[in-house]
Amino acid sequence: MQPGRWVIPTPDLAAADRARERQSRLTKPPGSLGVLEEVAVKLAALQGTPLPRSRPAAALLFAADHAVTRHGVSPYPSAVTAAMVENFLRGGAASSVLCRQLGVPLHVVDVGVLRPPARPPDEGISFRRDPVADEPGGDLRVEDAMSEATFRRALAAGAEGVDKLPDDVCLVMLGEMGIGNTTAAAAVAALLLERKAEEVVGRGTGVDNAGLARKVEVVGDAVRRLEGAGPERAVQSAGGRDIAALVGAAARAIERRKVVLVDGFIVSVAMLALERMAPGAREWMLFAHRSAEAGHRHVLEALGARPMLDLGLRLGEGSGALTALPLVDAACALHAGMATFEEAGVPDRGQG
Ligand SMILES: O=C(O)c1ccc[n+]([C@@H]2O[C@H](COP(=O)([O-])O)[C@@H](O)[C@H]2O)c1
Ligand SMILES: Cc1cc2nc[nH]c2cc1C
Repeated sequence: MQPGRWVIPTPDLAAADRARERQSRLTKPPGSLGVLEEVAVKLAALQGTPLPRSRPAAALLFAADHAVTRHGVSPYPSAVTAAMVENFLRGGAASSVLCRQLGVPLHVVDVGVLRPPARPPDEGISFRRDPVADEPGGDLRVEDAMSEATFRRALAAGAEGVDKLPDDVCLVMLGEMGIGNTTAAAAVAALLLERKAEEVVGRGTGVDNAGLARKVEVVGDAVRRLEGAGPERAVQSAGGRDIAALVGAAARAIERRKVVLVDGFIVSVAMLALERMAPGAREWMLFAHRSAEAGHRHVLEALGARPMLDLGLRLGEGSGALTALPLVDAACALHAGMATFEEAGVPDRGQG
């Protein structure tokens, strides 16, 4: 997959104007539904219709392990990644529960987990192990996280994840699972934002102070090794196959005019990398929440993003995006279903 060839569609400003005009006629003071109005107008521009929709939606999670865990950057062992993939497939993970509750299909793609799952998934959940999962991953502190060829195949694995969704899916929630990936994401963020390691490193799943200091050192070493890297090189050398797959998935979703509902810190770093590779991509993104992970605010700021929720979530696996989906549903339902002043016979402003 070739980043330089991605074509980012242009939002339809006329559809946005028509949606804005409809909002002004609905039975409420102008602007009183706040962000819900903005979401409806933005979706109208992206979908090219004054009556946008949030469904069918799908959750697409990419899972991979990270060699950088050898430096003690996570309190959990890498074996948790494979065990959590099993948990997704059996319906016991947070995102499995949210998908079930929301009537959203869950798709899990293994792009580098150390051990494949033993059993097939439960109903409503799909699993695929992409061949890129068998390619070697490097320790980003001292070597590239993946070769250039593996990077391209990880991008393609992400795109294929989107291509396997039903055509009518209009909203894709991207998520990830990978012990160690807050270190990888922090390294990519430090490179893209030209910030110090300590500004973008956070506690991830909950490292103690000593672990946090190790993360800062690891990310600092990676930044020194890779200083000046552009977005592609940053993801290839400091990210992981999960982060690269997220970039490829979002690029393909956007090419296919699907809206991307962005989860927490790791997904946002991948989206920042995509925006740097393909300017304008961020117009196709809705930002679900501000993660408790320390570096997220810098990444959101660089994307000019105002997330819908700030709930102290720091789980990943698409859980923040899934938590925000009912708000997007509400935005579309209100926009389409509310009566206008004229229809309801409610006097509008300035009508005596
Ligand atoms: O996305 C986030 O905001 C986020 C913040 C903290 C942790 N996570 C999740 O926790 C895992 C990585 O944490 P760590 O400490 O092993 O680097 C990975 O599976 C992520 O899904 C995710
Ligand atoms: C248990 C567990 C679940 C997760 N889900 C996403 N990242 C995770 C990390 C851990 C440790």
